[in-house]
Amino acid sequence: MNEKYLETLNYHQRAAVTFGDGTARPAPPLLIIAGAGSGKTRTLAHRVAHLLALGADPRRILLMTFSRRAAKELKARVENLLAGIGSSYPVDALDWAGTFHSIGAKVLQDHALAIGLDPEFSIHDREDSSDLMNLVRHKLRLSETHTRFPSKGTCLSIYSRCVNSETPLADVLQVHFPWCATWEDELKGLFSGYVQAKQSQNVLDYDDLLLAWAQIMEDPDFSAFLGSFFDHVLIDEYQDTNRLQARILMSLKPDGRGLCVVGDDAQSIYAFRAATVRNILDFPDAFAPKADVITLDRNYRSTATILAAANSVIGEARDRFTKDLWTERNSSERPRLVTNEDEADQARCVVDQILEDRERGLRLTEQAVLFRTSHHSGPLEIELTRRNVPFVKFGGLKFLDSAHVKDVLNLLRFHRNSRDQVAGFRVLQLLPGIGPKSAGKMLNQLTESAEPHVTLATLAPPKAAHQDWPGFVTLLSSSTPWPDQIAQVRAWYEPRMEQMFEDAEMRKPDLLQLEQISYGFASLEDFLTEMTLDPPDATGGHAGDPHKDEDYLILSTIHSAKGMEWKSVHVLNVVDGCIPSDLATGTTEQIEEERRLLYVAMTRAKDNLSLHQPLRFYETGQGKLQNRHVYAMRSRFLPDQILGHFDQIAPAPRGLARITPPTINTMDIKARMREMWS
Ligand SMILES: Nc1ncnc2c1ncn2[C@@H]1O[C@H](COP(=O)(O)OP(=O)(O)OP(=O)(O)O)[C@@H](O)[C@H]1O
Repeated sequence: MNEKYLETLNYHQRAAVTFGDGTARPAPPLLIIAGAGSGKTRTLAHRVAHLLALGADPRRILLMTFSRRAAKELKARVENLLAGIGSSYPVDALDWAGTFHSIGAKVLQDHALAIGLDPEFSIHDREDSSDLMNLVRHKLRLSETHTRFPSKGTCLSIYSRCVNSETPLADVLQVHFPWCATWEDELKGLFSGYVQAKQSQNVLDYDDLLLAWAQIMEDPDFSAFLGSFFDHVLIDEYQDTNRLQARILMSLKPDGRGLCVVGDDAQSIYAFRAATVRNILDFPDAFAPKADVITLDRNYRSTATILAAANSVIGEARDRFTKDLWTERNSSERPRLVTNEDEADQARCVVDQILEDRERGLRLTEQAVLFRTSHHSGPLEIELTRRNVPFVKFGGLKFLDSAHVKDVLNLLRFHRNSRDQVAGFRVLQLLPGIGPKSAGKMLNQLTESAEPHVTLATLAPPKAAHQDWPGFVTLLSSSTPWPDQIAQVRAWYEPRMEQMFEDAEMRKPDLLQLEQISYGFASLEDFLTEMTLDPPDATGGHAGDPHKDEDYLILSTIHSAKGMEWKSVHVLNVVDGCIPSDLATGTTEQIEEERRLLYVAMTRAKDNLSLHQPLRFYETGQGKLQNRHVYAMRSRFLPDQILGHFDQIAPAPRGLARITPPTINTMDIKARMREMWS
């Protein structure tokens, strides 16, 4: 066999890729601990390619990644590797590659009838789920209680955490939401109402995709059937899976044969979504004999100085597998720790440096600015816009969050499942004269009907909607085949959009883009599932359309920067209150996760890394007089003893120049004050 593709791997990577008995037969369980930049993606892609080269059946490989982007990238890499050895393996047949949630949706869709689900079920994203939670909350009159009942978002977070961490409500409240603990009984009632509402509307939420999957896996016949369907199960980013996901995996491959998980405990950053680093730490002991562990600790990405600084930050963490990373990429340039006066000064300083680097030949796409929370980039976005620097932001408002795109998707969803009250509530109100009250009434009639599509045509809308109603009913009962449906919905929606939004013209290209995206999907069902589970998440900045200008800067939350790398990286607001976020300093676990976040940010950099520390933040209060400056401390993750790894830079304080006092002749102020009264 031509194994040329193995030549580019180092010793440990090769051991991970070829682990097994040299055939395509399922190998014993394997954990690959892959430090940042150690070639995790490369190793995983090579392992899949290697298995295929040995004769594994691609349709019997289950490959689960953290994002759709990662699954696509892996498939492309496998294809390249195989092409490199002149193989014509049908990579397309790797159709069980996707996120945990999308694979869950597929399993549930394939077996819906057998498990008592209507196969036409809709999938709700987080926003839809919190809307439905809110509807139930109102129905149960919990919003009317004297003391403030938790908001819809908090209720959903509590619910989600109970489900994903498989923890009783009382414990979740005590540990994570102590301020809601007095509402335990009401929350129980709310969650029970929420589950009933989902079931009567034929809706599954994001968490249900895992929960229902885990529940059917409890049937020994089903889990044996599904387990035998796959010879190889490979999981990427295992450090960010939750207990439910681990349970699914263990019931899929109880003896671990064919199971290979890859991850880095030092990069576990999703505990706030109930991911648990214990999954990866406990993996070897879950099997008898224990799973093999192969560690990749050679970093190919960053210079030695960047790595030394990152190692020093993570060095303080407790409980971890990964040894310190090492590299052969030497550099005399240390990472920079830049002190700025305030956020505006930080923004100016970052843009100055970025433009200077561009002059030196570093394209904007090779540079990134990372931050803990989406709103931290506000002042920077203003500065970039002012200075005409194009940028794309990841992790902020998603394309699909914009009202017009949501309207179109909900029209499609309601067309598919007219029991879906959240979709119905939104689209009915697109018609003149239909407000929340009449929409609610009409939806109740639909939910109670055995044939909602037929009932829809018989409903009596308010008078103002009479003219538009027949067209609406025709649209929703149309049997136009996919993907022409989306063009039909757009044609119906656009005239309404023109009435609703002043900037309708600017919004039209988004709908066209959505239509274009839809052409890549075989069915409406597949399209809606993917758009809900893994929506495209870049928004163009105001500073020009980055698609027209090929070179643009990347702005990203640290979470969304997972798995990425750039030559130069700036990290904003490395101060206490931002990293660690002041919302996450309750428990040691939370603080540890924040430390790992900073580590993830730092290890994205190949050649240059700058951490920025503004001294002051401007806080806006409720009244004018409450606006004030607060002073920030350097992040606790950069204690004095590790500062030696950084070049500390305090740039010329421009702001101060404005307030530097003029030289004045010596004056005896005290004497003059006394003189006033003498
Ligand atoms: N054996 C190798 N030889 C040369 N370069 C390598 C090798 N393995 C990995 N690299 C390079 O190292 C960089 C990091 O690789 P990759 O993106 O696969 O890392 P990763 O482990 O997934 O990173 P992270 O977990 O930090 O996101 C890439 O630029 C990749 O090309």
